[in-house]
Parts: sequence; structure tokens; C-alpha cells
Amino acid sequence: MRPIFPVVDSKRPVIKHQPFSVIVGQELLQAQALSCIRQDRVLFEQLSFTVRAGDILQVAGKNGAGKSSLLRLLAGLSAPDEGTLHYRSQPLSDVVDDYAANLCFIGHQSGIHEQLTALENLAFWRAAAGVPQPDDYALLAQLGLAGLEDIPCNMLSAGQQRRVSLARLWFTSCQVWILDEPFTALDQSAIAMLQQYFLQHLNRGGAIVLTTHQNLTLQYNSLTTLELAYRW
Ligand SMILES: Nc1ncnc2c1ncn2[C@@H]1O[C@H](COP(=O)(O)OP(=O)(O)OP(=O)(O)O)[C@@H](O)[C@H]1O
Repeated sequence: MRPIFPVVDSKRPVIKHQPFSVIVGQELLQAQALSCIRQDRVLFEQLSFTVRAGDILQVAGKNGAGKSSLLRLLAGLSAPDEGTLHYRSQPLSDVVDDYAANLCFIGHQSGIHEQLTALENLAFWRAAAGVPQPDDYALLAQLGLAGLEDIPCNMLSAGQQRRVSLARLWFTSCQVWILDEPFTALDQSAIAMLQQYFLQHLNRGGAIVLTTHQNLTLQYNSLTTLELAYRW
């Protein structure tokens, strides 16, 4: 029988990740001369940048500037109208399986199954990712969800649902994280915890591309901001 209130140390890391076997600075994603057109509007064109191991790239811009559209291109969920994307120096289309296995994409929507509990959502994602059973109670406690593990997610608050959604980051072994508005609905303490966790991921050779309308409060040495201008 599961304990009703499991005793956990919320400061103790529940999963110890190994560093990625990469040299920090190794090129992971290269975007060359990307263009994206939506509803006859050119959102961006001739956009080129590189994301290396250890990098964090913040895509900024006004509502409708094309941030989510760019992230979807980078995640391989849609194709650019012009330009090319490479993963580890190979055309993305040639290495799509390798890339998908190394990519954790969390979109604008939380992506949780609202009828399922937090524990059930975690079990579902782990099964899909082929990740062995960690201590989910401890993970959820670390994310401030102790006591809420067994109720359907549609009975959680928006911020609590976002925390469940972000739990994937704590057990994924993927090196590239693409996160669309990960701080939405989170309170200040959760934002600080997530930013601290980003730092750990970068320090072990991970890479992050994210959008947010908030300023990142932590100092990231490898932070680059890509500002997308709203184009009419
Ligand atoms: N699949 C699509 N089909 C048609 N138009 C789209 C599609 N996806 C996005 N758009 C349009 O592209 C524009 C940019 O949308 P996008 O979601 O990329 O903006 P954003 O910068 O992420 O905005 P926000 O800050 O509001 O999240 C919008 O005008 C939107 O209506």
C-alpha cells in the first residue's frame, strides 16, 4: 500500500544525472538562413544561429513575433519555408531519430493528461521515454506537490499543473531542451528553482532554447538572446 504522506527530503536530488559525453562548446543545433511564413506574413527570414553544448538561447519578442513558430521548427515539428537546420552537423532530416531521442520539447500547452493524476502522468512520460522508475513521490515533493500526487490534474491549480508538466525535465536524459514559456503560471520560488535546475543542465553539457516574457534572473555565462522583431 502506498504511504499517504511519504517522508521525503525535498532538497535531496531524486535523480543524479551524469554529465553528457560532450565537450562543452560542441555544436548541437545549427540554423542557417531560416525563414518562416504564416498566413502570408513573413515572421522571420535569413535567421542564422548556433546552439552549442552548455548554451542557453532565449528567444524573445512581442506576442505574435514568431517565437513559438521558431521553436517548433527547431523541434522538427514543422519545416522552415527556407533555410536549413543541422543537428550535430548533419541535416536534421537525416538524423531525425537521433535528434528526437535527445530532445525534450515542452510546448506552450502543459501537455499533461488532465484526467490522470500527477503520478500517472509521470508514469506515462517515463514509459514513453523508456526511463526507469525513480522515486516519483520524492520528485513531486521536490516540485512542491507533496500530498497532491493522487488527484486528477484538472483539480490542480495552473501553477501546480505547470509543475507536473515540468517534472519531465527532472528525469529526462535528453541533452537538448526546447521549452516554450516554461515559467507560465509559476510563482517566484518555482521560477527560481527551475532556473537553478537549468544551470545544472547547462553545467553538465546540456543546451536549452526557451521563450519567456520574463527576464532570466540567474546569471548564465552562456546566455544569448535572440530578439524577433514583429513584422507586419
Ligand atoms: N499553424 C499556424 N497556422 C497559421 N498561422 C500560424 C500558425 N502558427 C502560428 N501562426 C501565426 O504566426 C504568428 C506567430 O505565432 P507564434 O505563436 O509563433 O508567436 P509568438 O511569438 O510565440 O507569440 P506569443 O508571445 O503570443 O506566444 C501569429 O500571428 C499566429 O497567428
